[in-house]
Amino acid sequence: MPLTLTILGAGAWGTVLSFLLEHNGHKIRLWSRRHDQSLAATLEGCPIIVSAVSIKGVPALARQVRQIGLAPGTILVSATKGLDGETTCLASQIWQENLPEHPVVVLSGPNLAKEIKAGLPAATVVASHQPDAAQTVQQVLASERFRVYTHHDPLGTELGGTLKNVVAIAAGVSDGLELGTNAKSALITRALSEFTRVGTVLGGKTETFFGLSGLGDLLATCNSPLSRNYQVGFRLAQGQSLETALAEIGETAEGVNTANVLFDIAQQKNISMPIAHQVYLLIHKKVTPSQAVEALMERELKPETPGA
Ligand SMILES: NC(=O)c1ccc[n+]([C@@H]2O[C@H](COP(=O)([O-])OP(=O)(O)OC[C@H]3O[C@@H](n4cnc5c(N)ncnc54)[C@H](O)[C@@H]3O)[C@@H](O)[C@H]2O)c1
Ligand SMILES: O=P(O)(O)OC[C@H](O)CO
Repeated sequence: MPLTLTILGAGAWGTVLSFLLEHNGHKIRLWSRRHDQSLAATLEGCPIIVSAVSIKGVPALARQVRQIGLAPGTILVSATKGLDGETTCLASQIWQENLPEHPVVVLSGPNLAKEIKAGLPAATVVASHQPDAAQTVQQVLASERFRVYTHHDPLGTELGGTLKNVVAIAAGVSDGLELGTNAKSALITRALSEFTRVGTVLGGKTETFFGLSGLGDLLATCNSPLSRNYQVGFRLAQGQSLETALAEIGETAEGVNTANVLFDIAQQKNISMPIAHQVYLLIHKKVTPSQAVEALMERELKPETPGA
């Protein structure tokens, strides 16, 4: 049955999600902070609200939506891949705190917006503690060009999509320095162990990090120049400053902020995150790209324990 749905955030991802939903026959109200639109009017009567704003916009927007109030049963879908700098919370946690009576569904997967916009096939995950809500979103969003899987681990699903952005910066550096396929393969594999380690401490399930929203998104983002986070790393390796790289990319690269928040989390919880640590040092100009590679290669020798 065709529905009227709201998408909050008219950036690259919000726009492509609206194409996918319109393709399925739904009517979309696309809200942007830049347009003179009433948020209350945009939300009214919509059974599903999709948030695709950058993490820095989520806390204030979630408070606004709480003040307006939603009809009982309205589902909130969070498509943001980031960690809040102030609270270290994921976007879905911020939404759930503000909308405790409403089902929250996480949407995450290997989903480069430009490929999906071009009509290329892709798959994603919708995860929630409320399986009915995840199934509803699956039915509404799935099509012959966008395959949607449900999942029961929203925290792990969202963490996979968030943590891989930091690794994508490192992968961009690896390609920018022309370190070759062996180096990038080692980087991606060790990074998967690293983010499984922090992800499980934060509450995600180990197996989730080996699925579409973990390994799947890691492979997509680390291997595509379409990824803004990969582009950040690639440009840093070519000698651009972070400020110039971000300005020229012009869209959100969540990995920069995530590297900062992860650094705090790793310190607080005493988790070893050597790759994320080098990304943190690099974006703070404490090491050069080559020094970051050297530091990773010269770490103390140890046995390999995949996934740990
Ligand atoms: N582009 C992709 O391929 C893709 C795919 C999956 C997930 N995501 C995630 O979706 C989110 C949005 O990414 P995007 O690609 O659309 O980025 P974008 O830079 O194109 O758009 C960002 C959106 O967030 C809004 N925004 C930014 N700061 C805000 C603030 N302070 N208050 C309110 N709104 C604010 C902007 O107005 C815009 O609508 C990110 O978390 C990203 O990781 C992106
Ligand atoms: O362009 P990026 O680096 O934000 O990546 C976009 C999506 O998260 C890929 O799944």
